[in-house]
Amino acid sequence: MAATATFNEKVVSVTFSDRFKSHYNHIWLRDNCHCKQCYHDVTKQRLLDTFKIPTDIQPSSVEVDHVSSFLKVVWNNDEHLSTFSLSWLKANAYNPLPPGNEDEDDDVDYGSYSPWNKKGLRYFTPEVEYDDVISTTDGVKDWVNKTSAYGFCFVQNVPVDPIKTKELIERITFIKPTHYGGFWDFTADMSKNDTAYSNIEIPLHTDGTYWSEAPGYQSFHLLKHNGTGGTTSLSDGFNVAYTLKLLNPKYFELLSTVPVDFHCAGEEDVFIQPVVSRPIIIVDEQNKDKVVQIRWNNSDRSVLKIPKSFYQMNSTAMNVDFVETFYKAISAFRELLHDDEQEMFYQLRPGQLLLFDNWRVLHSRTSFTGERRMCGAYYSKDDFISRYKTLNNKREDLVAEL
Ligand SMILES: C[N+](C)(C)CCCC[C@H](N)C(=O)O
Ligand SMILES: O=C(O)CCC(=O)C(=O)O
Repeated sequence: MAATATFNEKVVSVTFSDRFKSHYNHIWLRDNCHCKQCYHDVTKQRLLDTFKIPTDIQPSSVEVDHVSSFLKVVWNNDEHLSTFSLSWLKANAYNPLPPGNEDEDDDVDYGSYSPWNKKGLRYFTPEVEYDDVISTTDGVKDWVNKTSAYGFCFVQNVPVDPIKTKELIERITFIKPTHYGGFWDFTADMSKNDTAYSNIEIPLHTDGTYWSEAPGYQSFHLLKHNGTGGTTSLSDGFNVAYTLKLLNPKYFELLSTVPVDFHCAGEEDVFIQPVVSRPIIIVDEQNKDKVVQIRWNNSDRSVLKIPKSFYQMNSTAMNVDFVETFYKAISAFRELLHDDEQEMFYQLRPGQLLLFDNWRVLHSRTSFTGERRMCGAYYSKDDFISRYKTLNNKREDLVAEL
């Protein structure tokens, strides 16, 4: 069956060759005109002034060109011609959504998530070789894809040199600067008044819980250690959150809805708290079954206040209950993170860089003796995902559906 199009006062209705039929509001179609006059072909930005479109705009004609597979619409106010490819129309159909796309979830596609616990990683370590990454784009792609899937990946046989390490990190994308610096190179000298710059134990945590947007990724390269301890552990926070949801849905609900503050205030001229408080387990607003970020650092957690939307003005007992349940919930979460079946221990060595997803995988370090020097950097989430997408797709396919 060939595609057809009709229109009424409100919508253009397109029936595709597979009989799928969708309706498009006139103003929506006019606003999304991708002709050279309305849309910058190179920058992929809108040139059209949306607010000059008459709100009651209508087509004077619609027609499907079967040779080019385009819908042609001529508008009644100025005879402007808009053309839309049928594949673009189908990909962007919203009323109804195309078959198989009803949950709208495939939009944020940056790699298949492979949950892990200790069993899953018993015979397998996500890793790549320095030489491959430094000299080939396929090597970078392999590194990015493994990091996306497992939430962490080692690079083996890295020169034990901070300059070469920075170069390696920058193979993926830009370094995200913070008050710790861009590329950091640190020892236990308390230069930043944070426990990371001491030799005491740091339990499983994500970094930057106190920023409005925590760093998406973090890398570590141990340059030197002449002493004992300083063991790293990793735990898949997404796997733990989903496990908590199964074992205790009430705690999951609490941790994914109660906003919790964290702070960074060790230095003279630093005082950071997020603009908007957010929960410890952040779920996708459109799909509450999907965990998108873990914010957890018990050392940096601020004083608990009952958020307004949870506070019971007329019930002291309910407020008592709230605090009691909150402490039980974080305790259950912490227990699962450190569970024997879940937490993986690694003794980092010079020559080995660890990159991990700081929104998903929590890290820890045991206390240590001796001199220990570590370098590394942060990336923002969006820069990494952009690199993932451009490495794994053809640019023309990515921009085709914009
Ligand atoms: C990684 N680097 C050493 C630069 C900073 C570490 C900061 C750790 C901190 N308590 C936090 O959660 O942010
Ligand atoms: O020193 C380490 O091994 C890690 C320190 C740490 O947890 C951090 O910098 O966030």
